[in-house]
Amino acid sequence: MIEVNGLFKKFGKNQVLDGLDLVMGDGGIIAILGPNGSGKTTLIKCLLGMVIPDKGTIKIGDVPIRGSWKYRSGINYMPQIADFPGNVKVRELFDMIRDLRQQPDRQQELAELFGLGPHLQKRLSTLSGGTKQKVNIVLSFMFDCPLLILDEPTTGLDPAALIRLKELIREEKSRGKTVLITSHIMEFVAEVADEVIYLLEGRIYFQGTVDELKKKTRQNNLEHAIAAITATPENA
Ligand SMILES: Nc1ncnc2c1ncn2[C@@H]1O[C@H](COP(=O)(O)OP(=O)(O)OP(=O)(O)O)[C@@H](O)[C@H]1O
Repeated sequence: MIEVNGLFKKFGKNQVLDGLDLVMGDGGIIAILGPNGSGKTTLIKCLLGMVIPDKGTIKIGDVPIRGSWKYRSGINYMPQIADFPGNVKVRELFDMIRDLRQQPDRQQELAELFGLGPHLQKRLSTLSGGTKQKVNIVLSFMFDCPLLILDEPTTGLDPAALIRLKELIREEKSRGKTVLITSHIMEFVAEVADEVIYLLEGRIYFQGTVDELKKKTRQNNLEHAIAAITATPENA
C-alpha cells in the first residue's frame, strides 16, 4: 500500500503539491492523470525520493520512506525522458544495469519482443525516439519488482510496440504487481487502468474507476469525462 499524507512541494513561488492526501492499494493498474504541470511527475519523484517534499509523509508498504533508500530496490521506474549517455551502446547499457542490480533479469526476452536485436551494438545517441523508448521499456520491465512506475510510457511507440507494452503491463498486473502510470493518451488509460487518480491544483480531485468517473460526469468516453470533471467542480 502507498499512503501519502499532507504532501506539500513548492518550486520557487509555484506551489505544485498543496496538501495532497492519497491511498493506493496493492495490485492493479493505477493511472495518475492531470493537466500539464499539475504535478504528476513531481508526485512520482516524491515517491521515489528524487524530490524531497517540503512537508508531509509518504509510506510505501507501511514504511515511511523519508531518509530511507532500501525501498527503492522494490520499484522499477521508467522516466518520462530517459537521459541516456549518448556514447554508450545499447548492449553496454543493459549489461551495466544488470551488473548494478545483481538480480535475475528478462533483458534478452524483452529486447527480442521489442525487436531491439539489430540495435544492440548501436550507440544510444544514434537511435530514433521510439527505439530509445523501447530501450527504456526493457530497462523498466527487466527486473521482478512489486511496484512499477511508468511516466508517459507510450511516447513515440509504433502500434505494434504499443500493443506489446499493454500486454506487458497486464502481465505484471496478473502477477499481483502494482503499476502506476501517467499518460495523456486517454484511449490507452481507458484500456488498461483499473483506477484513475486525477490531480488538480496540487491535490487529488478524483479517485475511482474509469466507469465511476464516466458515471459521475455522465459521459460515455474517458476523454470527455476528464474534460467534464474540470468544467464542473461539483463532480469532484
Ligand atoms: N526541478 C524543478 N524546478 C522548478 N520547477 C519545477 C521542477 N520540477 C517541476 N517543476 C514545475 O512544477 C510543475 C509541475 O511539474 P510536473 O513535471 O510535476 O508536472 P506534470 O503534471 O508531470 O506535467 P506534464 O503533464 O506536462 O508532464 C511545473 O510547473 C514545473 O515547471
